[in-house]
Amino acid sequence: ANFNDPQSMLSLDSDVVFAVSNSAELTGDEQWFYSADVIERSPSQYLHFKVRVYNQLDTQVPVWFSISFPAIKRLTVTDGTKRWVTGDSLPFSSRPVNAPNYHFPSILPPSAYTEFSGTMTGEILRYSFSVATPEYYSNLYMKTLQRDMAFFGAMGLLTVLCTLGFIASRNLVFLSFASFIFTITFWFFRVFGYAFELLWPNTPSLNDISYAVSIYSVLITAFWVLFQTLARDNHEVYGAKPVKRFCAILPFMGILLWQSVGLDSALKLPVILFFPYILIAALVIFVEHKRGSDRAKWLAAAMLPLTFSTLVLTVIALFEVEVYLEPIATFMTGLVMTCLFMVALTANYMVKVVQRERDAQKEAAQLKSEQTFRLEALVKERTLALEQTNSALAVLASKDSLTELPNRRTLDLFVDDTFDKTIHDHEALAIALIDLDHFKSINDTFGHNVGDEVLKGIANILAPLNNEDQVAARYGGEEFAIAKRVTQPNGNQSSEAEEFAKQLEIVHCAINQLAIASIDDRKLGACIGWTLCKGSDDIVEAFRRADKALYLAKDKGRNLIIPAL
Ligand SMILES: Nc1nc2c(ncn2[C@@H]2O[C@H](COP(=O)(O)OP(=O)(O)OP(=O)(O)O)[C@@H](O)[C@H]2O)c(=O)[nH]1
Repeated sequence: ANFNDPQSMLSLDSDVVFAVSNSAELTGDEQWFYSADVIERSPSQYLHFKVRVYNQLDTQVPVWFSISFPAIKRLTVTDGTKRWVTGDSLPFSSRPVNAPNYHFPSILPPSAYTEFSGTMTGEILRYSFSVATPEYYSNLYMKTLQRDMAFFGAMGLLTVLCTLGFIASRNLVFLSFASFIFTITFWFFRVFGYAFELLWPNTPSLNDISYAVSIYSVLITAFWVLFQTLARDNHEVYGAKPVKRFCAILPFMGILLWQSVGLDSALKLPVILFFPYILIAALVIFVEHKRGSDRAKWLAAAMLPLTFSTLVLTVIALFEVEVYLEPIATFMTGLVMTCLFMVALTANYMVKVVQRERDAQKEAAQLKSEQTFRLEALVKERTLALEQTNSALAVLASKDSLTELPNRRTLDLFVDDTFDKTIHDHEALAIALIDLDHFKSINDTFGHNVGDEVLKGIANILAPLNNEDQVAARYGGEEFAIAKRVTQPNGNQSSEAEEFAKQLEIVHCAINQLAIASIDDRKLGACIGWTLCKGSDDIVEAFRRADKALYLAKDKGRNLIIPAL
């Protein structure tokens, strides 16, 4: 190959020749081929290579001889003057140049050939030989580094978002997203060489383990995302049980394969399993869609870019197909798109949950206000009924049941009320006690019912006297009483007291004239004793006075009005 432009990279892939042997040393009998693909080789055998580069420039050029794709266990390279030994099984610090791929700093002498040769062992999935200046590669890595960091940043952010989503909602879908995005990001971190360089530069033994852990985790969390996204309450997702069992035994299958067949096969297993995963996912999504899952079609849409790019990557990696697509970039694009879809799904879900919660709160508040309204109405209704009952009871308690006149209690309250309010000197209470004459004989002669009728007749005379300032009540048995508030401006018997006396005469007259057929229109008589009780007087004493006057009337032959002033 001819080197003539320091600004670009010289690919050596079509010039390199290969041979396979069982030892690191060449015997000279080996057959050399222009393509390594045609040679049968096991990972433990040595793949030898050599290539000659002619520098067409008349100045010496410092270059890096480069072998890309770091899936090489052990690598020995020489440019004729220097010899390097490096590889994945050796510490990262033993690399001649601190960069993800293998670079060997050499100097191309002016107008001369330089032969690069060496051996490789390991799986060696893909490789590519080239020569360019260190500046060229450094610029290239700068761009790759920016791309990778943007990718890791985006994926890291998505992991954090999904984790926060889980903490906020306690919904396992978010946790499955977070685990899937995290494990796939870690897998990339490991595959791109950042893990060797930053996390365990001097512990190459971790490389295979970390690869195995990350790739198995990616597959298992991918299954988790599938089944968790489609999970519904009281509903078993199609195929969930066998897949769960399979995922539980998958790590043991890997260990078994590693111990029996070899590490390479154990590492290849999860990659191969992505094909059945895609088929299973398609089937489960289809069945769940038919069963009425509204998330199924969204999940299918979200998985499409990743599925396509995974297919491209695995087909290229396993079958070495020549496709005009940069596999890693394609996969990264697919992955980022899928994760974006997932975030959209997640956001959509969160909005729905929040909306549902808000609706529920609104409904609860409405229900509460309705209940409060109803309760208030009920309380009002009950209070009204209670007030009505109370006033009915108050009426009942204040009246005499037979005559419907105010009873003694009402009279007492009226008297107390009058005396509770300050009674001025010119104010007084007129009290009259009325007792029917020979009432017993009416009862005895005509019967108790007729006696009642007589009492009602008396009540009819007294009832119209009741007003704000006067109470005419049944005092007990055949006894009645009248109490009236009167004024007496000069301390003497006032005109109002005189009016009271006149009223008593009218009442007395009315009793005498009361004609009741059932007692054969027998004339009724009554004794009335009355008095005035001034503000400074004792009310009990006043009643006693009226009573005495009443008995005096009885003694004097009945049917008389006697004042006790
Ligand atoms: N029908 C009826 N009789 C009653 C009622 N309350 C009391 N009496 C009667 O009234 C009578 C009162 O009798 P007395 O106290 O001896 O009085 P009196 O017969 O009127 O005699 P004097 O008052 O001395 O003229 C008794 O026979 C009682 O049974 C009532 O509600 N209805």
